[in-house]
Amino acid sequence: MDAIPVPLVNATAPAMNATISTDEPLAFPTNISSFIAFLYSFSALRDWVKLIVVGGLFEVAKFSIPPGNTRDMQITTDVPRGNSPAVVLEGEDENVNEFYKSSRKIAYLPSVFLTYSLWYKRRWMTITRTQQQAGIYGDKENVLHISILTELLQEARRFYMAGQEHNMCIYVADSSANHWNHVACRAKRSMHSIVLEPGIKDILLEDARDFLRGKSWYAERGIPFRRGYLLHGAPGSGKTSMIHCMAGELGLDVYIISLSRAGIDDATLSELVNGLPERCIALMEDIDAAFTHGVSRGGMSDSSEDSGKTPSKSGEVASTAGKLSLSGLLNALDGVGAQEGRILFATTNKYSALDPALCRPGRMDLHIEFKNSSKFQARELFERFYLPTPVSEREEQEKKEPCAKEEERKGSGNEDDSVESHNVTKTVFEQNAERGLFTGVAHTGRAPILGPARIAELADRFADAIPERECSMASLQGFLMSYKTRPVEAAHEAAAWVAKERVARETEREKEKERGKGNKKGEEKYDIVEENTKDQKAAVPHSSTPCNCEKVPRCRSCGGALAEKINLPLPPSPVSKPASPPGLPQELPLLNVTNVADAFASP
Ligand SMILES: Nc1ncnc2c1ncn2[C@@H]1O[C@H](COP(=O)(O)OP(=O)(O)OP(=O)(O)O)[C@@H](O)[C@H]1O
Repeated sequence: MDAIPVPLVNATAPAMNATISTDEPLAFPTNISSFIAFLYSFSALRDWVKLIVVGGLFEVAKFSIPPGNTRDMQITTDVPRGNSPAVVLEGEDENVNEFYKSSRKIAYLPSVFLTYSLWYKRRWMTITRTQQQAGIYGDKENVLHISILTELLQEARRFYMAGQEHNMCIYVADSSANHWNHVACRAKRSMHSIVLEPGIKDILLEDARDFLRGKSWYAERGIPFRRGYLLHGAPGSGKTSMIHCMAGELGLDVYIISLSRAGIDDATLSELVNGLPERCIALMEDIDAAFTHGVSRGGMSDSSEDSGKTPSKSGEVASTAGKLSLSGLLNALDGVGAQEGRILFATTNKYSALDPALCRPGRMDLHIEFKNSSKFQARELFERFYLPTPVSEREEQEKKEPCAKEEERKGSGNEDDSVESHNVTKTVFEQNAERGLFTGVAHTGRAPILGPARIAELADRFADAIPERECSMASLQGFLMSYKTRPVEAAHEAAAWVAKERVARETEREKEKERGKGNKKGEEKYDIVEENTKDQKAAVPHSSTPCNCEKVPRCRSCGGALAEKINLPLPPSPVSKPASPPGLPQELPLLNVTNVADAFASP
């Protein structure tokens, strides 16, 4: 057969120009083998063929070889709030530090009806999310089909938790529906920033840690795995701040339940408590607020009075639809649905108004009294507020001004500069304040350079001026804030400030008397003022409120001598509480932190 001449290949053609000879015309192959040999003579084509074969094999292997150790798992989520189904990884991650274990979930949300393919740690996986009609009401159910690696989720959780290590998150009950809304994540507050009598913080923290470690201890004894702390005492003494610090230290999120919230009733509360995650802090602030007229087991609630209902034989007040009753609260706290592993913190300024049933161990295991500031606390607060200038900065300053040594500045020098610069600011401020442009204190100027010894000296002077247990910590903080960069002035002015506060308090007392005279039901009205202060209190920031150190209603910074004023019964003595939590052997003493702290504090 004659060879059919083929056209010469262009030597400059990009793909096949490397080894093709142009000397002799190539004969076209007449059979398959010679055709292959013919093609194979093109070296670049050889490389292409290899590439296609290897790629093909790889693709086939990908679909035919199941990845080792991979399990198919189906995770179903309910129709989510805000349409965000969360994939929940069951069980704890053992690699997470005990105190950073948390109830936070990992949410993974692929698009609907798309299949995602990915390699993870040399393993192949696919994820598909579908939506199915479920239930007679046509609710949509999200289904995730995951060729899963548990490790991936665990690693994702570790990654997430590492990011959250310095934060704590706050959830509040949704005002319309009975579920929890995430409101914010905040940087953890350092325990160091809370100033209490020696020992109190340690006892509280150690007790909570011990509780969290003791799941099996509770299970073995059949005791509900819950712990309750009741923080009571003067307003602005650090109860809420302490709880936030505890949450940070324990790595737990805070779930705030406002019992005075409009619309909260027994059923809602029960649902909210049941919806708490396993490891969390539930916070009920101003727990007395829900029971303004002292609902008790032996008495009648307002609602029952209104509706003419009588207490049951057991003394429990029947739950009234649409309202929260004491029995509803107690049931929510220790009913079967009440979440295991949760820590309850309740706060109140009216300890005496609480029903003993609510305070008993098992519900509120530790009662801790927060008092107005002691001299010790005032000194500590001052020292933590005005930190000494770092050594390096002091040295640098001394190099620049060799004569301006710290000792030489005492009583003059930098001190005077500081006062002067602030006087200028104050003058400008005062001028504007007179024109009604703003109120408060503006901060400008640089803090003086002071070492630890000088700060300690000023702190002593400040503490000397603060009377024992008369001012709230919040009011002291407010005072120091107005001297933010002027520690020397703060120490010098403290005594005058206290005197001024006493006068203001006296004036307020006179006014109250006048109001009382004009109102036959003075005491009753007084009571209502306090009872309604939940919202009013929230509207009055601590730092901007004058101290009026001695318990004035509406003054958030002050302790409440209201108990005396409205002749409430004296707070139940801690020793009158049951001696041991139910189920615990009687010989286990109930720890009374107030007493322990007093013991610590006494010289
Ligand atoms: N013991 C304290 N140590 C440090 N700061 C404190 C202390 N007590 C109060 N403060 C400061 O005062 C402010 C108010 O404190 P906090 O809200 O914790 O008081 P509270 O006892 O919960 O008040 P209330 O009973 O009115 O809710 C916070 O800014 C806090 O920093």
